[in-house]
Amino acid sequence: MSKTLFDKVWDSHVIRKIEDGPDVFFIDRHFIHEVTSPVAFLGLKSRNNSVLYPQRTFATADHNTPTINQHLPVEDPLSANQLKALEENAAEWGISHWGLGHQKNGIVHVVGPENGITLPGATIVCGDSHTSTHGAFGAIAFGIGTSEVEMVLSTQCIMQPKPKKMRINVNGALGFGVTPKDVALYIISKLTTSGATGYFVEYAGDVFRNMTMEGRMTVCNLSIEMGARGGMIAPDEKTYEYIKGRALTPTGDAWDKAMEYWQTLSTDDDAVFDKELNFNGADIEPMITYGTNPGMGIGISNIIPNAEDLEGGSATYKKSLSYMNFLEGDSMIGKPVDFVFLGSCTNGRIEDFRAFASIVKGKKKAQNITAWLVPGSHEVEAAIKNEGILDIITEAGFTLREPGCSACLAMNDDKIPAGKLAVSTSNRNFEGRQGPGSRTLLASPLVAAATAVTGVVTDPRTLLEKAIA
Ligand SMILES: CC(C)[C@H](C(=O)O)[C@@H](O)C(=O)O
Ligand code: SF4
Repeated sequence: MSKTLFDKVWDSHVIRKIEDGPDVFFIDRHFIHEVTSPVAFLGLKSRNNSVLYPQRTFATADHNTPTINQHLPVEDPLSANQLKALEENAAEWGISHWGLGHQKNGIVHVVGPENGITLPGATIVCGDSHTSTHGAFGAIAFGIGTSEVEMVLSTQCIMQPKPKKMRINVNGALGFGVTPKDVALYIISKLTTSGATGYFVEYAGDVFRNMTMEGRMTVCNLSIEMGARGGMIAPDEKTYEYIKGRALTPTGDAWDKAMEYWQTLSTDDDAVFDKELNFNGADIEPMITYGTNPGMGIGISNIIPNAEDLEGGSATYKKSLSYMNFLEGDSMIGKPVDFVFLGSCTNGRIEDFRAFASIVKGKKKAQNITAWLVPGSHEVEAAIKNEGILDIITEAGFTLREPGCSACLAMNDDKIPAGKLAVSTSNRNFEGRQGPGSRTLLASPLVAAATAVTGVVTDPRTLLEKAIA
């Protein structure tokens, strides 16, 4: 029978089918971080269970970590406790732990792929919704709750009903200045934040084939923001090229054997999806959000839609605009901005810093902008230095912080103050997401860079054209 990529990976990991119930599903790789694992370990202990496969479990600290002075003790007591619990639990159970200051430390969804832990055809979970990122490699990867974290620790399995399957095809060429982030924000703006609820998405078409692995990770990362359980892209030469030679990637015969399997991982021609959507890459502009969910996005040259032009929910729509202090019909371009955040598991990779640098090179940071540039990991930080990007951004008046989730969510010291407007390359713009009362515009690293040098929301194409002319 014909199978989708998703079916192939899923079916090969089901170790027991429960009649009219969920599948018992084997997990190859389990990532843990300081927010959702401490309670799971407490549960494990209270039930006198142990960690079944410590070697399949990987711990990194990211959410509660400061992004300056990481060599000093963490001041916030709550954060310090979470970090300590992660370290102690990892030590107690023999789990590899990349804590604060460790050379391999960084955001869980950045360090997993960087170290060859994320592989095609694998099943990967973490107590974190953006685990969908790892689907970029042709893995089935999704976020789980704390009780499931405990279940995976003790059994390496979880019970899951098989989601429905959706394929999103984007073909055609992307326009100048249009990045993977824009493709994802465009799709979410079309589907809304619940448009893929109950589905696991496969992204297909030239636009994704032509993307780098970093770009594919950005897209898969945002799958969760349209309600999907996860998103994935079939592996290809780019995938193998990316993973080859990384710390935990198989080598020698194991690599050859793995390659044999990986090369079977694509959707059969006549396989059927529960839902299939098609978009044209040429229709996509650099995107920006104007509201308080990631689906409230528009092409940057557009105006904020009128409530009556949208289907349903006008009360919440108006509430959202009033929180943002915006009006229907407002243009996004030219809005004065206070903060620019480049980072997160969506856009904290080397390619994102290259894009940012391509715009700020030879210019100066605008006076009214506070910019937080936060690499997703020490590996990204090192590449920024080695490639000369640090020199470019320093020359333009920016500083580089140390790795972590930072201003993506208000769980550490990097909080956007109340009322302030931030252009952010992260993935969520909910009320207070970046700090109580903060206001967030989600956009690509190019839009963030253009805004950082002009001080107002700016279409990066205007600066890129000038740079090229
Ligand atoms: C803290 C964690 C559980 C959370 C998530 O699940 O996504 C965070 O990473 C986020 O981005 O909101
Ligand atoms: S960077 Fe943001 S989205 Fe990613 S794991 Fe951290 S808090 Fe969650």
